[in-house]
Amino acid sequence: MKKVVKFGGSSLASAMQFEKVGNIIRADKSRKYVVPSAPGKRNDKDEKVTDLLYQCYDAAEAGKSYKTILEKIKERYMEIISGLSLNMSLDEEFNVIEKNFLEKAGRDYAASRGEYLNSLIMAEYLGFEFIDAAEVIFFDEDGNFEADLTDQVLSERLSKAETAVIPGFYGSKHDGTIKTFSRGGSDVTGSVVAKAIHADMYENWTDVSGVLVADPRIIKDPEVIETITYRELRELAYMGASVLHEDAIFPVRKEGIPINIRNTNKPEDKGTLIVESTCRQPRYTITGIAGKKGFCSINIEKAMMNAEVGFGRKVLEVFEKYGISFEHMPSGIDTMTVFVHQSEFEEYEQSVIAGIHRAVEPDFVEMESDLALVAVVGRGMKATRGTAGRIFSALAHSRVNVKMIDQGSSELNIIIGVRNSDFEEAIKAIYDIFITTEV
Ligand SMILES: Nc1ncnc2c1ncn2[C@@H]1O[C@H](COP(=O)(O)OP(=O)(O)O)[C@@H](O)[C@H]1O
Ligand SMILES: N[C@@H](CC(=O)OP(=O)(O)O)C(=O)O
Repeated sequence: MKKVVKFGGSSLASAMQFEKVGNIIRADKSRKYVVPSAPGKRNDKDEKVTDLLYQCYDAAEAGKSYKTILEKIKERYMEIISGLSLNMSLDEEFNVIEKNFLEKAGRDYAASRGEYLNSLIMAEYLGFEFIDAAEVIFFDEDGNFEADLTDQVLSERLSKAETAVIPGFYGSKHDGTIKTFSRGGSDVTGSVVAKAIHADMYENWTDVSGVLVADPRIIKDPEVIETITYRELRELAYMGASVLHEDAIFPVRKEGIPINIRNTNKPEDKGTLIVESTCRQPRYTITGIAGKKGFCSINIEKAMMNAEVGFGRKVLEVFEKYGISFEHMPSGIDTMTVFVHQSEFEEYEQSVIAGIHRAVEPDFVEMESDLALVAVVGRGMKATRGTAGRIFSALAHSRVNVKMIDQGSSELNIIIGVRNSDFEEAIKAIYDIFITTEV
């Protein structure tokens, strides 16, 4: 039995957290390969080391004083080392980092040092081998992750290591420069390592007891989802449930390796199991709710639009010309509505509208901004009648005005458009009707 265990920043924010992590790893001999993140926040007001590293690099690059920030970063690691009573020093490492900062090794290099240093400490603490991610995780010249090459090199390298610590978040390009995944990318490293060793399980340890039915910043103490499919999770992750990086799903899914989201502060909790498919009936009709604010809708009306071949394509081509991706596109007989990210759209608003007029000569174009999208996701919805009806009556009851509904053809999700200002209320209403009051 082989497990890959990834620990997020909050799980490694202090010496005390490291001790919890040590206990978790020692409690199960199959936890052989460890992927640490950089130290995260110790409390709400604290800063993540990754953010401090970005700040430090930006200051050094702009020729400003960066020493105070670098000292702050050093202190974070010193506190962990002394708290664990380890006999090691990172002084030499910090000299190299500072020198490279000044020689402009790059912003990604700077950010990656958070995981690099934390992994050196973790390897020392556990007595595991340290394997630098720069030697086993690769990106091409354009910065795209090279999955096949990485898999080949990583599996060969790990076959020679009984136990190992591999820093999360970064790898290298062929010229040796460091490249990171996007923020939260240690989840991706964990997944890639799990694939390479054909792990039986990828455990992703964080500060919540699994994937929650809704964002805990909106719903107090939401229920934990026991089992969720990759597809359901992808829908939720895309719509803002931020517990796992979106790209972390693909490598393990290909190999059929389940992911177990666990809580470092409550290791006795079973967490959430993420699987390809399951015959387990979900506890509730819906599996989860997620959403995002900051959308804009463009409603286009034209009599007999439905008979005009290529109408939709011509409209979408206008958005494409300005590099704007569309999120949803519900349509009626004489209307179609395109939902886009407000931040992407604002700059080109007038050009897009003019383009639509030229392309399809509509009768009417109307826009609305400050909208939010809420996704209600669940494999159980297909088999249950009246789900949409329950959602709308709950929203009406809470006086939330529904601007749009879009049911995906897979019947795995229902997307609802509401005003930004109604976003939290909408999520609460849906949570209440399906979770609090469902038995
Ligand atoms: N549906 C959800 N389920 C669980 N956590 C969620 C959800 N939506 C948002 N979150 C947030 O995601 C956080 C965990 O992700 P992250 O901060 O990346 O952790 P880590 O530092 O361990 O990688 C939780 O603390 C929680 O606030
Ligand atoms: N430290 C990086 C990568 C990462 O995955 O961190 P975490 O596991 O704390 O989300 C970041 O902050 O983006």
